[in-house]
Formats: sequence, structure tokens, C-alpha cells
Amino acid sequence: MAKLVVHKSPPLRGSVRISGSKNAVLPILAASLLADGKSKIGDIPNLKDVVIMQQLLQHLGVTVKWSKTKGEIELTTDHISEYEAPYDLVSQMRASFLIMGPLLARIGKAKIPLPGGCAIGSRPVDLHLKGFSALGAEIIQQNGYVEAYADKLTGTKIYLDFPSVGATENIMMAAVFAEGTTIIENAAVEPEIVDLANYLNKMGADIRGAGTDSIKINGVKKLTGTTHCVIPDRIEAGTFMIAGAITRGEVFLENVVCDHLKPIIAKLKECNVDVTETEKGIRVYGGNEIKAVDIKTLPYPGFPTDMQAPFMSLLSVAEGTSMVIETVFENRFMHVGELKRMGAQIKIESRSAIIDGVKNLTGTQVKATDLRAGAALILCALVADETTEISDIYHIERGYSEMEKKLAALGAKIEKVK
Ligand SMILES: CC(=O)N[C@H]1[C@@H](OP(=O)(O)OP(=O)(O)OC[C@H]2O[C@@H](n3ccc(=O)[nH]c3=O)[C@H](O)[C@@H]2O)O[C@H](CO)[C@@H](O)[C@@H]1O
Ligand SMILES: C=C(OP(=O)(O)O)C(=O)O
Repeated sequence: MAKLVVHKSPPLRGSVRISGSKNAVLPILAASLLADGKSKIGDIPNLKDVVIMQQLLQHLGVTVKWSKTKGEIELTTDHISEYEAPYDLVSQMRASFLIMGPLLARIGKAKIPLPGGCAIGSRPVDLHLKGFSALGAEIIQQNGYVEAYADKLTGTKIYLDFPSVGATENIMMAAVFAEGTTIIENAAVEPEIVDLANYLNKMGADIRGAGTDSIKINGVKKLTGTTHCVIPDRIEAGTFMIAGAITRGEVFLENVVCDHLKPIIAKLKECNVDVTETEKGIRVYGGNEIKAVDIKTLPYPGFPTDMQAPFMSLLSVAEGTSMVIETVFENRFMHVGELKRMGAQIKIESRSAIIDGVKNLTGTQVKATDLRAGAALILCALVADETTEISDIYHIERGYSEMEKKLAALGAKIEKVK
């Protein structure tokens, strides 16, 4: 099995281009199931999760051509031949469940394995299903699968008990052909929701209010393939900002939307990191002493749960005591045990982690327990004395495009070994 071997690195210097967003591209690829004709999606990140979504779409009858050199995927979705998703694909990636809304809307039926829990918590889909039912679908849950059937969907008002990103996306896609108007209230407002709505509208949908907590979808008869470019990955951007800061380096990020990074930039500045926003990107200078800060994860525009683990790496070597409260997922502290093996001083009390910053971390053998936990380990490894070996890096490859190459280009001593 492949591992990442990371040695203590000099301050990172140089420019890095941020890839297209994982959490935007996956729903967008699922949404292509709704259209007749061809779609071309640009700035596709080279991720394992995109490979899984490609296989899933191919299984459903979609022709997918992925040019990795151009970073483009071309999809022909004239004919959907299958409505059941195989367990071996869905179980690898939660975003697979996002094909349910489009299948229901386009062919009136879908059968998908329940995604179940994962390393970061239980991750239910009850809000997705509540939305489909409200639109008129019959939902059957048996033998670990969810089946949804509808001869016709009808627009209605749907209130989400929590502004779930996945539920907002799935219901928005299910509702595009529903008769009349659907209103999703207490909808998620993440930038990835706006990107999905923009793509759907380019294909002919009539969606208003994406990016606010009330999204209105007027049903249309048909969508047609289009071209679209995925927004930059705000979590990859945040991770590289921390890589610059933690190594006391100076890194310039290209292809970012500064607005999407507000909570991350604010917290980095509070830590005493210099962050300058320019028209071309963001410059991060980590030469000052890093100060402890408190963080609470929240839906956008709050501090993103996906940045919690990487930020904890920075706080592990900050001056003073920080507190991190995880409110979105109930079990997203799996990285703590591994960071402690490297010498971090962290105590967990229920949903809070209390971090006493230390001067030095020490490299050892550690395991990436999930995607962002893996990123957190790389960040600590860059400044740890001695060498760190990170195993289970398939988690990292799910969501970071060529991370070790991008870091090495900035001067990091990191290599992937078999
Ligand atoms: C609010 C939030 O930060 N969402 C993140 C979440 O989206 P993702 O779509 O995976 O998760 P949700 O936004 O749906 O979940 C947020 C919360 O809602 C609960 N829930 C969700 C659906 C449901 O049907 N029932 C239910 O109770 C979840 O248990 C969780 O506590 O992970 C993505 C990938 O890391 C991130 O990009 C999203 O920013
Ligand atoms: C947890 C994440 O992704 P997923 O929802 O695909 O597990 C993530 O992007 O940090």
C-alpha cells in the first residue's frame, strides 16, 4: 500500500494553483443526469471521488470522456438505462447518494444503497428523503437500500430541520421538473449550492435564491447539456494557506474566490498569520509567531467543518491554548489520536477539543483515518522533527488533487512511496 513519507521541511515558498472543488464537482456530475445531450465540465480535479462518480454514471448509461490533461469531462446523457446503483461504488463515496434526486426527476425511479455512517459520524439522509416524499415520491427502505418512485412530482414548500448541504442539493435536483413551484426553506447556503444552481440554470432550469436560505425552483419541462467550469476548492485553498503558515513560509494561491474563504482568512489573521487578498489570488505569510484561537464549526458562512482537522494542526504548534468545537458532525475528532502520537497536546471533552500548543512535534508512523484527518497529518509532518510515514493515503487522494506534487513544488520534503 502506498504511503507518504514526509521530512521536516523548510518554509514553503512559491505559487500554487488551487484545483476545482471536490464538493462542487460531484453534485454537478450527478446533475448532468437531468439533461438531454452533451455537457462539458471544466476544471475537473484529479480525484479518486471523481473516478467513482464517473464509474457510477457509466453504470447508469452515461457516456463519460475525461481528459485529465485538459481537466475536462464530457458527458452524453441522452439515455439513462439503469436506475439501481451498485453497493461497491456507493459505499466508497457518500456523494453517490446525490444521484437519487436526478434519477427520480428524470426517469421516476431510483434504488440506491443507504450510505450509512463513516469515520466522521452517522451521516443520515432522512432530510433528503423527507424532501422527496414531500414532492410526491414513494420511499421504500429495505435491505439496506432506499427506493424512490414517482410517476409525477409536484412542487411544494419543504422546510429543512438543518441546512443540510446534501439534502438541499438532492431536493433542488429532484424538483427541477416538478409541476409548479418548490420552495426549500432553511436551505444550505454553501458556495457549492450556488455552483450547482448555476449549472442547472445554464441547462434550462429555473432556480432562484441559491445562496440564500430560501430557494425557489419553478418546474421546467426539459434540460439540455451545457458547458460549465467548477468553482475553486475552498478547502484545498485553506489547507495550502495553513501549509504556508505552519512552515513559516510565504505562499501565493492562484484560482481562489476570496469571498468563499472569509471564515478561514479571519481565523488565520486572528492567529497572527499575514493574509493579503489580491485580484490574482491570496498571499499567505507565516513569519510571525502563531497565536492560539478558538474555533466553532458551523454551516457556511461559519467556519467549515472540513477545515477543522487541518486548522487543528496549526493550533497544535501555536502559542497558548485553543478550543475547537465541532458542531456539524458528532465524531470528527479521529485525527486527534494520530496528532497526539506526534506529540500534540490535545484533550477531547464531548464535542470540544482543547489544544495546548507545543514547540515541537515528532514524526512517527501515523494513519489517515479520513480525508481531512490525512491533510492534518501532512501539515504536522511538514514541521515535525524526524520523519513521518502516513498510511491509508487513499483517503487523501479522494479529495486532494496531487497534493504531494503541489507541496513538493513549494519546497516540501514529501514523497509517495509504494
Ligand atoms: C453543513 C456542512 O458543513 N455540511 C458539510 C457536509 O455536507 P453533507 O452534505 O455531507 O452533510 P450535511 O450538510 O447534509 O450534514 C450536516 C448535518 O446535518 C445532518 N443531516 C444531514 C442530512 C440528513 O438527511 N439528516 C441529517 O441529520 C448531518 O448528520 C450533519 O450533522 O460535508 C461536506 C463534505 O465534507 C461539506 O462540504 C459540507 O459543507
Ligand atoms: C467529509 C468530506 O467529504 P465526504 O462528504 O465526501 O465524506 C470532506 O470533503 O471533507
